[in-house]
Amino acid sequence: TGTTRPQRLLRAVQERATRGDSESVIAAIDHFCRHQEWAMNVGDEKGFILDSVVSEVSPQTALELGTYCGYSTVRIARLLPPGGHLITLEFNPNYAAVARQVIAWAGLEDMVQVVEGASGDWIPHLREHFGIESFDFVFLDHWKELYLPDIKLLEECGLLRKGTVLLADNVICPGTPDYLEYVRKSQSYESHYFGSHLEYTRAEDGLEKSVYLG
Ligand SMILES: O=C(NCCO)c1cc(-c2ccc(F)cc2)cc(O)c1O
Ligand SMILES: [Mg+2]
Repeated sequence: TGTTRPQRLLRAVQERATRGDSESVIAAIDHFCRHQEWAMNVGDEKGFILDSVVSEVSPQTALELGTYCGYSTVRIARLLPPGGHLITLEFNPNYAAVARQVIAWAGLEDMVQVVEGASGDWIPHLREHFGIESFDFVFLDHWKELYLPDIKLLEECGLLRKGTVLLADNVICPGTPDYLEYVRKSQSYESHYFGSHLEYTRAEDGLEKSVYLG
């Protein structure tokens, strides 16, 4: 028994970061993952690419699939424009519980809604439940085999609009081959690959940015 890795990551945030200072929360998690225990956050190198895409889109409505401990949630939420809001879906209740506390420590709880449950169950209900018309930005970082079914579901539910930007983590490692083939071949997407490395390692990985064309 004892603590879980997400709980140890949260303790590192509470011991090393300043409440309300999102930069110090990000730095504390990166320090923990480099010097204590590897964890599957998007990390600092891919996180820099995430930051640049979020800043470019400046989304009023953003969706994250796969919260884990809230590291990328904090990276995205800290860059939202005034009035911007981020919904993040997490299947694992233990991850969600830690993420809520990490997000609160960063002082970003007013811009973020952590929703527990399966993405496939929740996506059809986001409009009615949260009054969302469509998303300006979607970050995919959950189970890799769900990337493709979930964007098809987002399309079917009318939650993507002309210009919606999708950004997908781990398209090389662990890899999302069916998703990559789909967005790169489909006439409905304009895709670009950002080469990088698996968080906190030298292994190859990258992010795929895909703009929905309608
Ligand atoms: O499964 C992942 N996410 C959804 C669950 O919350 C995930 C896994 C890995 C990873 C793990 C084990 C390894 F050996 C290599 C990569 C990395 C990531 O960035 C991820 O997002
Ligand atoms: Mg990932």
